[in-house]
Amino acid sequence: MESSGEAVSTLVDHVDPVVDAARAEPFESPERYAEVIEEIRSAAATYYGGSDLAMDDATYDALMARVTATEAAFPEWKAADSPTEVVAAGAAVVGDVVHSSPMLSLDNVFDEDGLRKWAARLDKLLGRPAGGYTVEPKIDGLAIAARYVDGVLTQVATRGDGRAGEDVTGQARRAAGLPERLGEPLTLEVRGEVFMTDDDFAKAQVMRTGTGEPPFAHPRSAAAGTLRAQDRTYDAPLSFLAYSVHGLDLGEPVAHSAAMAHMETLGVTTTTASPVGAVCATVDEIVAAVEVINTKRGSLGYGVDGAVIKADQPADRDAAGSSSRAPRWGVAYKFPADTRTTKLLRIDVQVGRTGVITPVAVLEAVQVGGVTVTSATLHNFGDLVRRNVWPGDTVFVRRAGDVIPEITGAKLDERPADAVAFEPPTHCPRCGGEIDRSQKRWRCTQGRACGARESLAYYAARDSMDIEGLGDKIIDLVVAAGLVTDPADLYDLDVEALVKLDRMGETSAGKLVANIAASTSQPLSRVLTGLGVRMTGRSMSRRLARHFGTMDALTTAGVEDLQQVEGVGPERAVTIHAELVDLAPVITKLRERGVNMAEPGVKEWTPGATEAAEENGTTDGGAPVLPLRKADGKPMTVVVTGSVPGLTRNEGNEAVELLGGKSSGSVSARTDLVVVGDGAGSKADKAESLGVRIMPADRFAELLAAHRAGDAATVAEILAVP
Ligand SMILES: NC(=O)c1ccc[n+]([C@@H]2O[C@H](COP(=O)([O-])OP(=O)(O)OC[C@H]3O[C@@H](n4cnc5c(N)ncnc54)[C@H](O)[C@@H]3O)[C@@H](O)[C@H]2O)c1
Ligand SMILES: [Zn+2]
Repeated sequence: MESSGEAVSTLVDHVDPVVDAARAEPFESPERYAEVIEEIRSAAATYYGGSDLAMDDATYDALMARVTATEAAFPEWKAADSPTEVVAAGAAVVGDVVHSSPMLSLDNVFDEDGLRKWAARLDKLLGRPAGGYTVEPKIDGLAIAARYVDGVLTQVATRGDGRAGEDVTGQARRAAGLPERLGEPLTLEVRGEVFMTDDDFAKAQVMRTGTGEPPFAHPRSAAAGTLRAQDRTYDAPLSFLAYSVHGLDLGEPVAHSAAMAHMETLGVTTTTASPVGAVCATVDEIVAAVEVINTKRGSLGYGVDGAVIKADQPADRDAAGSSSRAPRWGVAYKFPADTRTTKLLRIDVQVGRTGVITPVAVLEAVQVGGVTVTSATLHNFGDLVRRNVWPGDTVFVRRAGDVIPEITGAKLDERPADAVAFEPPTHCPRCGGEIDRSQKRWRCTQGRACGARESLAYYAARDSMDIEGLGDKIIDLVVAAGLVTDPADLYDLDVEALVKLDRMGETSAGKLVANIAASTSQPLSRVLTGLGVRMTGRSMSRRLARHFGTMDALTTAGVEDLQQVEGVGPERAVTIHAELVDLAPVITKLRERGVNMAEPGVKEWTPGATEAAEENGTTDGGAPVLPLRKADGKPMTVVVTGSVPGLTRNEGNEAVELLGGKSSGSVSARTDLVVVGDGAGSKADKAESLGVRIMPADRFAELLAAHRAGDAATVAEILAVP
């Protein structure tokens, strides 16, 4: 387990500062304050009352934070019916089932500091340390109260305005985890969250749009819409997790965690017993438990928008009490929202390696779940049409964990007047061929052959596997003859097959076969470049190869591990990961044909090696001593200018990285070394005038050779010369 301090600093980084009341700006005038209160109330009415959303949660929370900040700065402006004081922001919510006790909201914190302050305040209120806490996932659904009489489910109501809610007994009976009958004939009230899992949400979208209705913006609105539906022609599945129980008599007052454990034995699923629920004794333990929920958030299969921390002991709860809006013995630690709205700039059509044709959304950059997102999947063309998403629309973007973000729907009332519906392609945008539309996922009828020419040319290129003699004409011939559809097929070509092709003599065929065979010893970085992994180029391929050392290590690395490589953010990491999965069959074929899958001189990365390497000031998975490193272990910044004997320009940069340096194109005061070869121009002069160390290109070539040969003495000698 990571140390708690570190764990939470990752959370803090993700916080959108505007949602934290302590950091939010007050409004400039009482008029603006009053206006925003109205906006909040109307958004809350939509949010609690229907299957739609007026704004995303982050926007709502930011407005609410500013209202709170305004009320603190100008108490005289404060409205008597402020949304900060009441449940559901005081929105008029229908409902006539009166709750046995008010169903409250929760106060929010956004970082470790806020959490510690809350805990300190609770201790102060109690006059002693609290006797333990539960930490539970905050389920992003909607609150209900379910009454059991003699063990039979009799009535279910929504939270409503906290005092009374709407009767939703009919639909709620279908929620998994809320049994029709308890294991014992008890009379009690269970409260918890009704929600829709990610899988059920996908099913619900298909059912709903299939009946011609607009798609749900989010699983939460889908759950709300389904729960409150009167006469639906389809039945989307719902789930339930309980987070409190009232009227459970176990002889004496028991801890919240014990009461919930008992509910599990009666057949009710609970947040405390969920895989990420925890009982904690100290604030440090709470911090660690919150981090566990945050990291596992994406893999639970349902929406979790935070963690809820509660005093576990009934005596502590009684002593702390509640305000009109929220209890003082509990608090919500909010995570960054997993659904945001942004503008859909355009829709690109992508053709995958196997010929699958998909629409891809290009978005105005937006923070979702703490990560900047600029593109999202639209699944397939049928889905795109069904979801009624057009370029120019304001769309809901959802990111669940480490998966590629998706567009769940558009805000139709904000569609620009001049917007034009997206026209799906009539022909394959890559080869102009026919499209096979018989399945949901459209394909180019050329299949793998559609992209074969392009990917083979890329594989054979000088900066990739450098296969001389494999030019465009030959590629066209071998593809047309059906001999090659992916790079691995190249290694199966023989002279006999090649001479049958037009204009191919025995000698040139022999040479080509030899060149192809020679490429099997290229380093991993070249193989990666040749495979054309999306969102990576030559230098990123080198970085990946230097970090992981082998293809095995790279393909077993998770999305988090990939992010340890310089320049790999979450979005790129997800893409690289998905690409490697996509490429797995070709990689296996290449390996079977003897293609080298390791980077020379680099130790193989193993899970966990990243932290150790960071402590040593290197992130190269423990590579041997690298010549172009500074005293602190960081890479030297090196500029290569003019030609280095035996190397192309790209190979020069490649060599710098192989030697542990970072190659750069321009000389500045921060440059550590300039390699000067024939034809060097102004960069050499500039280096001289700045007093940057200069190394002649032939010395650099010797350094490279010595390093490759493992000749440490020569390396040291070359480096020692001033
Ligand atoms: N987008 C919008 O237009 C809009 C409008 C209104 C509200 N909202 C969202 O709703 C939030 C405020 O609403 P709120 O008061 O309903 O909810 P809240 O986020 O303040 O938290 C309280 C609720 O959390 C739920 N919960 C989930 N798991 C729980 C657990 N383990 N233990 C206890 N409670 C648990 C309960 O339903 C409880 O009522 C806002 O912060 C905003 O994000 C959005
Ligand atoms: Zn095609």
